[in-house]
Amino acid sequence: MATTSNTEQKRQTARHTLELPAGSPESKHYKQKLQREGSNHNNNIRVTSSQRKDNTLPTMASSKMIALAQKITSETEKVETYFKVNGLVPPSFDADAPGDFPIMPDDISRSRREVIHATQELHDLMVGPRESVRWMAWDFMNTQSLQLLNHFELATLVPLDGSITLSELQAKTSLDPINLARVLRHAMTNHVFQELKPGVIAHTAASRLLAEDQELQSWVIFNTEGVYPASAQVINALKAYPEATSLTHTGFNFAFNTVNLEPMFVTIGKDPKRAKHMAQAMSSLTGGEGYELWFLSEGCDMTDVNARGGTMVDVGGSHGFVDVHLAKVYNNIKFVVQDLPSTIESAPKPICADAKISKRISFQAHDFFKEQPVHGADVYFFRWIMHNYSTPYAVQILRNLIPALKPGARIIINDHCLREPGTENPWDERLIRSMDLVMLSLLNAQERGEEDFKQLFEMAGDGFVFKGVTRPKGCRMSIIEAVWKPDEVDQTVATESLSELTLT
Ligand SMILES: C[S@@+](CC[C@H](N)C(=O)[O-])C[C@H]1O[C@@H](n2cnc3c(N)ncnc32)[C@H](O)[C@@H]1O
Repeated sequence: MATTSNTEQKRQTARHTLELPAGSPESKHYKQKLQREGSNHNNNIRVTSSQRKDNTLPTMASSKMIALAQKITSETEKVETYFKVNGLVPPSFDADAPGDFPIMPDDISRSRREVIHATQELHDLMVGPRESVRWMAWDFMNTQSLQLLNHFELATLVPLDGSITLSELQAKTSLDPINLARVLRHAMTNHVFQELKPGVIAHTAASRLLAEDQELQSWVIFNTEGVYPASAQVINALKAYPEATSLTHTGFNFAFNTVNLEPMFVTIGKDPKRAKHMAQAMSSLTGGEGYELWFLSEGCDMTDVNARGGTMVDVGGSHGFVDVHLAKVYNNIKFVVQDLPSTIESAPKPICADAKISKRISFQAHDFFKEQPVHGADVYFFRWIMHNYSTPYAVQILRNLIPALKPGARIIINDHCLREPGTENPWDERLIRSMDLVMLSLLNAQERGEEDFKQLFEMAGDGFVFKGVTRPKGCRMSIIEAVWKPDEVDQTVATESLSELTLT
């Protein structure tokens, strides 16, 4: 209540800062009109000290906006200089511009991030709270135009060199002229395609990537045709099943008519095309900034496993691209990639052109909700798995390892690990929090913090000894590790306490 009355008080104060025409029946609208019309009428608008925090006149130096603008200039200059000094092609929207930023020294990467954060903040300040909220509610239209242009493969229909008229393009698609033009022109507001002159379409750097990068296309398909409809149904899922833990009561289930029938992975697994898109989407994400696999190999030392020619089981390992990477780093480790049958079947064969690598990687269909069939491995690895499950399921996945574990076996989880709100840099915070909502939409699942992971292992069984969390610098993901030490606990007691979980 106190908050409401404070808000009301502030609103009142704001209202009293305007000298409105006496007796005006439309004072609010008049006030807005005055604000829109600017200087001629501004004599009527008086900013009182109650609108200023510190009762002083605003100065250039104290203005948040100026400070942001100055930061943008100075940090952009550092990035620009780096590009010039190193003879690099500067960022642009041109079709032949590089699709990614180069790998840059830490200080220049930091400058780039500062510019990204400061421009976003300045943009939001300039747009203002009411307009921001108003148009935030339309953010999904970006998803829609991306969905449609990708689904109708418009990027591959526009020539990579040169241009095409709208009518020529229309002859190549099933879209009618109005819909074709409106989808393209919306996408252009995001620098996807450009209109060189009225009715003449050409690529930008972003649309060219959509034509050339198959994994990026799969990422767009998986998200715009899977996550997007699922997220629109979360409201219905939460109204019907507020506890939000079941794998068959999710937004995805509501969107694809599988409520109480099957989890998302089963639906996708039944359809080889969808399974392939999902695997490629995961691979695309893994190539994205802050998710690159070198962070994993640098942050997670497996020298000991390599020295004894040990085995790593990649549980839910998709097409095994993590294992290909690790097999290049460690020349002696053997890898078993486990996943659902359809994912295993759609994996490239051979998994790598280099026979020395591919011969150390084997594939096995395995459902991680059943007992682990590979006994005595050195490492059981879960990348992007635990965040797919609410606690009862995640605990069950860990418990299913127990019969296979040898003393000293390492259980390594590679996932986001949430930090205290507001302590991430803003770009990472936005992405990680968005991933958390994606997990809710698809699987009633969640991202977790360190304490949550610790508790998962504690609930899974007393033999799991939590080792902690490490996060390589510059990486969005963390490495969460436990070791199996059954000799340190009474297994009878530990196993007895395992029967309390129910999976719905
Ligand atoms: C989010 S993807 C992560 C893939 C891979 N670990 C990576 O890092 O990209 C989740 C994977 O779990 C697999 N999966 C889902 N349910 C499974 C189950 N019950 N048993 C085994 N794998 C499963 C999916 O097919 C998918 O490949």
